[in-house]
Amino acid sequence: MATVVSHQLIGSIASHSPSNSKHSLFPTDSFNVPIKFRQNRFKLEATASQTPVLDPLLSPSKTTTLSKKKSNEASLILIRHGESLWNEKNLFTGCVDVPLTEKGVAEAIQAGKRISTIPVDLIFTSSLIRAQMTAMLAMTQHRCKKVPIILHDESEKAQTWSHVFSEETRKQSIPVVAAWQLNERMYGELQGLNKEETAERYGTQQVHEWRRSYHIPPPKGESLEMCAERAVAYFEDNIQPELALGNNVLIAAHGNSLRSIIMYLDKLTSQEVTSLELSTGLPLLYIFKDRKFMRRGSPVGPTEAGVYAYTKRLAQYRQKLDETLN
Ligand SMILES: O=C(O)[C@@H](CO)OP(=O)(O)O
Repeated sequence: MATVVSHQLIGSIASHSPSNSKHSLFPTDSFNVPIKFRQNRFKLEATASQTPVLDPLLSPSKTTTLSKKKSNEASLILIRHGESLWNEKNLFTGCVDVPLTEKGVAEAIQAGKRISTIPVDLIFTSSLIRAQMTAMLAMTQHRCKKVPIILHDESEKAQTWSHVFSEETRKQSIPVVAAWQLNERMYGELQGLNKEETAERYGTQQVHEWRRSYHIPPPKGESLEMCAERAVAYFEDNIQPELALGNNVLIAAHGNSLRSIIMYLDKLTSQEVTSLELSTGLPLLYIFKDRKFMRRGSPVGPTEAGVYAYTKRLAQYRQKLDETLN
């Protein structure tokens, strides 16, 4: 499939101020876990008045809290999962939980190399394995060497049983929040069907409308608009507040859930989003600053600073990584 983005987007740095959020920001604990997600698990360890942000580069013994000085800038990385076994077979996948192919694994690792010097404090994935594999494989390449850990909040027992008892170990971890709202759009009665055969049966135009129009749903499935209702709402309620706190976020999700989020970030019209295509395993970087999202393209690699504009903060982070790890 085509590389990222439509002609309208190439070279442009779209930005906008998100509408006044009705949702209050929520603080994080020393694990950088949003209080919203950690619920009872960490309730004894942080209060709303403590909003420590850890310097990701300091060793555990030197780690300090920077609670008084919040950054007004954060990076946001979006990655569509690597190739799945049903991408390979050209089948409509939707919410069917299919793993990555070997090529998809390689794409995820390559994506990780490309973002290896961009700070990540918090990871969001869908609840589907292909997105989770992608996030985990990408993070194996990150130069911060922190360990991504999936938060389990499906029951109190799951929370209790996955508790980490070492403060220092927590500091060397990155919380991973899995949310069904970031899942691929539900493809209804197309799930499991071959895309080419479906086009032959129903006509190319009809299938194109099901796949790329904003308003038209596939039979018994979600339109992009319906997918956006839950994915963008989740982004506004749970992810944007983290960015506003200065936490750097990675989202590993899907072609259509990410198209709906990019539509929101770049303020695309329902017409413009029809030509937005995302390649598997390709990371996209945004900077959230002064309540605006600025598209910074796709990082090519840790050494290619000129390919996209590093902000001062990102450049400093990279420099510290160099100093710490070289
Ligand atoms: O099958 C799917 O779930 C999606 C993504 O692979 O397909 P499409 O390319 O039609 O959005």
